[in-house]
Amino acid sequence: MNNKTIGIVGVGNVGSSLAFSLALSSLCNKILLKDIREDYTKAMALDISQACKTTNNKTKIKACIENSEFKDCDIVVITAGVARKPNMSREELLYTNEKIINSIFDDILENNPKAIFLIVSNPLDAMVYVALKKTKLPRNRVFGMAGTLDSARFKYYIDEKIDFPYEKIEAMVIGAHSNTMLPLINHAKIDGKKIVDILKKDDLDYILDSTKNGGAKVVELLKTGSAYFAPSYSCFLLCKAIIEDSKNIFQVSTLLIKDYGYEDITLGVPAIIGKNGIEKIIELDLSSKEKEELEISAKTVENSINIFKIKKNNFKT
Ligand SMILES: NC(=O)C1=CN([C@@H]2O[C@H](COP(=O)(O)OP(=O)(O)OC[C@H]3O[C@@H](n4cnc5c(N)ncnc54)[C@H](O)[C@@H]3O)[C@@H](O)[C@H]2O)C=CC1
Ligand SMILES: O=C([O-])CC(=O)C(=O)O
Repeated sequence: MNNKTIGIVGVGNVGSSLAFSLALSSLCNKILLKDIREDYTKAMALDISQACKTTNNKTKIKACIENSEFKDCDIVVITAGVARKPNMSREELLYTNEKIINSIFDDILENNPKAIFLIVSNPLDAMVYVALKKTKLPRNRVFGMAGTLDSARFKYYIDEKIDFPYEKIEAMVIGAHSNTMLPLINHAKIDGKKIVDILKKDDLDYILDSTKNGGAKVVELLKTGSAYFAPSYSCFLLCKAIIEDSKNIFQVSTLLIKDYGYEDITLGVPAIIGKNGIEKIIELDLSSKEKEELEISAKTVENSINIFKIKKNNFKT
């Protein structure tokens, strides 16, 4: 096993499922857990540690009560915050989760000087922006998980509409992690063939609509919170890509600095992920219609970011 430490702040549904996947995979040597619910966090650490012993797995899982215990992480995944309930948008979590993200960095930044920070809390793109401004770290070390999840949902809904055996679906979602996200339907392929040439318009519309509302569908059924297995496994894959320096492509929410023609805004785009976090942002060749849709998506994030800028006037660079 390697000598890597992964910290998770927020050990609720997403955080604890991530800890469980990480522990059983032996991807890292140590997992540090931190949450305001202290006994709950201790319970998670115990339960997951005991799950490891069913397979003689050596991963150490520790509940950190003092800030000083949560230290020297290679990766910190932040899943702390409030999750939405039925009939809420992710944007409604903005004020509450912004305060939580800022206070977490007050507690953990100093003791984790080399960490790559993976943000999960919603509204995702705005929270990545908050984290970047708070930490003042370069964009390769602070980015957000959502596109991997949205792209998996896109593939799921494409699969629902295919009634022939196939080997591989390629499908990608970019833009904001909101209902203005942009599933790139014209780029999606089944066994190398474009789905727009295979499926009927009604099916394509269904796939687009279901993908954009993929998170809301789970919220509506769960009633008490939001999805966590697909989100946590998407985080797991990003951690794995960083630790193994895979240089594979994932869609992540990152700060755009002239990329795609945007400046100082966080949005989901494809990127190469490796040991330094984001190694390179990939510029896709988008049609003019896709660019228009990306602009609508960017406006959602811009509205959230502007609320902070007006409210606090503290994001001047
Ligand atoms: N980016 C994405 O694709 C996804 C984002 N999410 C978001 O992730 C967040 C977490 O979701 P769940 O795990 O389902 O929620 P949850 O409610 O199960 O867990 C949240 C945890 O954060 C903890 N917490 C709150 N304030 C804290 C603080 N200051 N320090 C440490 N811990 C704190 C809570 O005690 C709780 O254990 C939500 O904001 C949700 O919207 C969820 C799924 C996908
Ligand atoms: O829907 C939510 O609020 C949680 C989330 O971001 C997702 O599952 O995509």
